[in-house]
Amino acid sequence: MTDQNTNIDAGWKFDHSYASLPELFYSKINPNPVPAPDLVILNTSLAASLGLKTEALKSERGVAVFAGNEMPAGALPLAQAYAGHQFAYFTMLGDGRALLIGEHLTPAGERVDIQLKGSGRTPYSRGGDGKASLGPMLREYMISEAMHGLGIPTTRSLAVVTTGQSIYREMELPGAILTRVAASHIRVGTFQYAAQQGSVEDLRALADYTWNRHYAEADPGDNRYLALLKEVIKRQGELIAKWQLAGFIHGVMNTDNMTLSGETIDYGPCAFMDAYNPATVFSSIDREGRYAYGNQPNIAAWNLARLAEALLPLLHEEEEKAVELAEDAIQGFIDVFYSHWLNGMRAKLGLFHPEPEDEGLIKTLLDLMTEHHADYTNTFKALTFGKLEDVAMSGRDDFRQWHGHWQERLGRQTKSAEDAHQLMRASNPAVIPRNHRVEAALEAAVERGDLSVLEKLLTVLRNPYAHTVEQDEYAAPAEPTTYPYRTFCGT
Ligand SMILES: Nc1ncnc2c1ncn2[C@@H]1O[C@H](COP(=O)(O)OP(=O)(O)OP(=O)(O)O)[C@@H](O)[C@H]1O
Ligand SMILES: [Mg+2]
Repeated sequence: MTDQNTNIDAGWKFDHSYASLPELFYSKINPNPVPAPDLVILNTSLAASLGLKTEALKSERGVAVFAGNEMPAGALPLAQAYAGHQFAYFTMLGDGRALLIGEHLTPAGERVDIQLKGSGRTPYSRGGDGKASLGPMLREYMISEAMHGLGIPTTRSLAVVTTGQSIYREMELPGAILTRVAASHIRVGTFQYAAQQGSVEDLRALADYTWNRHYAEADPGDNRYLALLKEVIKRQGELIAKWQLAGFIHGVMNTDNMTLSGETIDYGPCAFMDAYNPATVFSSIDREGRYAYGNQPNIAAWNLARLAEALLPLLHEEEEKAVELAEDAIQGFIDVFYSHWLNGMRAKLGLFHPEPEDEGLIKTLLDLMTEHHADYTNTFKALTFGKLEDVAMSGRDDFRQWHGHWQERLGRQTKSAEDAHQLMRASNPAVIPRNHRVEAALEAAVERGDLSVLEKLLTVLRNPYAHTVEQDEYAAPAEPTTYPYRTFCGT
């Protein structure tokens, strides 16, 4: 404790409303101390928006908090219980390698969860060691920050520290802890857990808590639990539309990885699609393509049906009526998703107002992209800047015909061509976290301790709609290889 900043207050304002829920929902436990915490990366802009002081966070005591070696006043570390359908099989889970240390109250008056991921064993660890390694934690940090830059609701990443301990997978890896910031960590699986393990009153307590925390501004109507289900459906419909529009593939959409807040969570095997193809899968364990790009909306609906099932006892006292209400609500998901997606696609094509032919126009373009293995992001970028030579199928008659129809459609708008261009610039990112760039940044950081590649990539990804010259360098997909890109669940 020689650091002169050790006593500076970082600005943490901890509270712990989650601990007001019945004890069934969590286990209070102390984090495992780690031998040699070292700060690898700190998200200074996020820290500022949380009202935290960078210098104090970087100090020895500040880093000790990120490592779980010291708890700020008001923190109450606990592991949250949850269940989940993993690849359609129901399992009891819970934070097996994470701890919610408390909820921080931001200067804007928001309440956010502060969670340490990779902080050691908990009562829910099953056979696992409770730990995480540097590569996957930095990967989560990068991709979640890229998602935020793209305007997609997500958990955020405040810091990554190494622990000074090795962890063992197929090889020895440096242990690390990610500090995650989330609107909450309540998952569809938390409700499944309540329905399976608790009484109706426990379930009601969780539903009331969730409503108050995330939907207090919404209209509860005469059935607050049905309203909760419908509000979650709305937020998830909008979220999944944003994933599809950005070409994001989550990779492990188990019900325990779907939040009630509508934020993206768990960046294990996720990746962004290069060439457009609805069948794209990156995760090495998703052999049947359950979580393929094109399946994500259906899977989200399936997961929400599991949420509805868990809520049945609260929806109506007569089961038959409850099922009817639930089914009716779930039916609404695809419509919510589709209208957000369609509006988003219109914006990507510079179209301000709907016309009946838009769906056909969009479908034809996507079909051409699939057929010609066109890069999803770069095709829209090329259309935005009128650089048709950059479109994979630019020489084809069917593409020229499509382009003619699109131009006619643009010409029928009352808005100017410049307005349409501006809309497209704001809707089509210049860069996404390309898999080869992410890998290169991780290799430099983990193998060589060089964070500069990652920092530079993050700068580019944080403002994807800026369309700077610098971003061009990051736009290219990887050269084709014999082996497809594969992701693995975070270790
Ligand atoms: N090394 C580990 N030790 C103990 N439990 C683990 C370990 N890795 C994963 N788990 C647990 O297995 C379950 C499924 O893991 P999954 O990869 O979905 O989550 P995660 O990436 O650890 O966390 P999160 O969903 O919070 O981002 C979770 O309950 C998780 O806590
Ligand atoms: Mg998970």
